[in-house]
Amino acid sequence: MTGSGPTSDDTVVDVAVIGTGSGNTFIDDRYADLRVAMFEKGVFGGTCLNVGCIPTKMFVYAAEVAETIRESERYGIDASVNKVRWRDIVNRVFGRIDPITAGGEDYRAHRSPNVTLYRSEVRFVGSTDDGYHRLRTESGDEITAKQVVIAAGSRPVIPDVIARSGVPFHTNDDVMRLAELPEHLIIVGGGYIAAEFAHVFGSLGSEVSIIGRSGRLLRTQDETISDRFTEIARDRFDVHLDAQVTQVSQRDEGVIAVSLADGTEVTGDALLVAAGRISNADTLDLSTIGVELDDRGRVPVDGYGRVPSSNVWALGDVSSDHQLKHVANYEARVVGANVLRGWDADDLVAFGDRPVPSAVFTHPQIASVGLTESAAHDAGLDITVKVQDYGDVAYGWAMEDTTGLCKVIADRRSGRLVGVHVIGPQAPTVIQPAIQAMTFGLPAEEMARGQYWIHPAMPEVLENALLGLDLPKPEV
Ligand SMILES: Cc1cc2nc3c(=O)[nH]c(=O)nc-3n(C[C@H](O)[C@H](O)[C@H](O)COP(=O)(O)OP(=O)(O)OC[C@H]3O[C@@H](n4cnc5c(N)ncnc54)[C@H](O)[C@@H]3O)c2cc1C
Ligand SMILES: NC(=O)c1ccc[n+]([C@@H]2O[C@H](COP(=O)([O-])OP(=O)(O)OC[C@H]3O[C@@H](n4cnc5c(N)ncnc54)[C@H](O)[C@@H]3O)[C@@H](O)[C@H]2O)c1
Repeated sequence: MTGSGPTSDDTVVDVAVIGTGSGNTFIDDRYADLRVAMFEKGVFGGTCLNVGCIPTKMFVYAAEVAETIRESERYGIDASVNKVRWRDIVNRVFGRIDPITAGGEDYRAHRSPNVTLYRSEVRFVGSTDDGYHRLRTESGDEITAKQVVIAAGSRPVIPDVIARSGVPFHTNDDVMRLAELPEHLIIVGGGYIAAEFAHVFGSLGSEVSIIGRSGRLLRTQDETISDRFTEIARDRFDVHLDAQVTQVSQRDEGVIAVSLADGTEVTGDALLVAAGRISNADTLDLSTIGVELDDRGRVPVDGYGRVPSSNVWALGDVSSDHQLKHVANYEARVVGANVLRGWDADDLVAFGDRPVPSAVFTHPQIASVGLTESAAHDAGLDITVKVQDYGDVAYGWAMEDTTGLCKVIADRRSGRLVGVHVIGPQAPTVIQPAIQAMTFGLPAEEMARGQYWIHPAMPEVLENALLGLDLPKPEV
């Protein structure tokens, strides 16, 4: 694309980027000759850096340390957690993150000559006759852009019964900056965020109650994993499943009471809502440029990141099937390359259909890629399945592990993996070779026998699971 170059008119730009999460990652030297407007209504850097992946995992690490100490007795070491200095943990996390955020913002605001950063909410207000798109910020700026990249992310869903109650609640946006560790945290939701924060707060000393709407925690995981995690969580936390919240109220001395349809009342001193996240697409007035949202309220995109309105693109949580940072960053790389090629170019880069892995950093850790067993059956595949316990391999013995497992699912016809699901220590690391094999089409048997597996490392659980599949075996 040819740039308009720096002009005196800041309000006409080549590219407008809405959102500075993954939206901030692709404006680099390739864009140096293009005039760019960037909009951020919240904290610069978006969800992952400020209120998502990064701080949660820093808290998770502290929680892991506490758990390791608590579990040390079975290895012949007597130790105990004497005190958790919550304020120090918060300060360690945000003492690291806040300067990165400030540095990133400063770079865009003061050290990127072709970029103008607007610290305000922006919306579409239609298009011009010559095909440019018009944007208006809450603070009153009007910008006209040749191309627009929507990277506006998602926000927490707040169930009506909680929103209407007037009772104070937290989300991932603020729960990591609480002044004090709650005595008893009630979590509404049974997915990723619930599982991770239950581990964090539980390990650091809070009582935790989890209230989930469905019958299993982490219900989108493979059934074996979800069942195992639900069992483990029930041992550790106060878990209410198939639960419907009917009322939320606050009593004297800060006691919050959550009533469930079956008559149960759950009380605590803090309430965390972790009931899913919804695309911010509905806040952008996309109808003014003729774009209807899809049936899940997301910005519709094709396989190249194009929104059905000329020269508008989208990436990340606002439009993606997956609310994951590695997906948002990858989509940003694709869209970043395509914007430069131009909307109608015949050499656009496609997102493609690489398998999408994910991990839940709870305790034990969980990682998965590809189809669940039931989805593989539903897809009509003829599959072979093997579940290998961590306790079957040497490193699992070393850890005295009793709950970890690795489940591999392969297509008998092609001999390729179609799904891998792991629960146990280091699960997100253990699974990575399987992600690579699935991405590059390596057959399961070749993967198992065609390479050395370091002995006695944890990935031997994956090696053994692969060898247990009912597939023709190589001789050696
Ligand atoms: C608690 C938590 C933990 C997570 N942990 C992980 C993890 O471990 N691994 C993982 O892969 N994923 C994780 N995720 C998901 C990951 O954070 C998201 O998938 C990713 O950050 C999405 O990036 P994005 O750029 O699409 O959106 P965001 O990072 O949310 O960026 C969108 C930005 O747009 C801004 N914006 C929105 N509308 C407007 C507007 N109209 N005008 C101006 N600005 C606007 C927002 O303020 C925001 O800063 C986690 C999420 C949460 C909530
Ligand atoms: N490690 C990671 O990669 C990571 C971590 C956190 C979040 N995320 C991303 O963020 C997304 C959002 O996380 P999340 O945990 O909020 O959503 P989620 O979709 O994972 O889970 C939401 C859960 O809340 C339950 N729920 C919904 N409404 C409810 C209600 N009224 N009462 C009780 N339960 C209710 C649902 O049944 C579901 O179990 C995730 O899907 C994931 O993509 C990723």
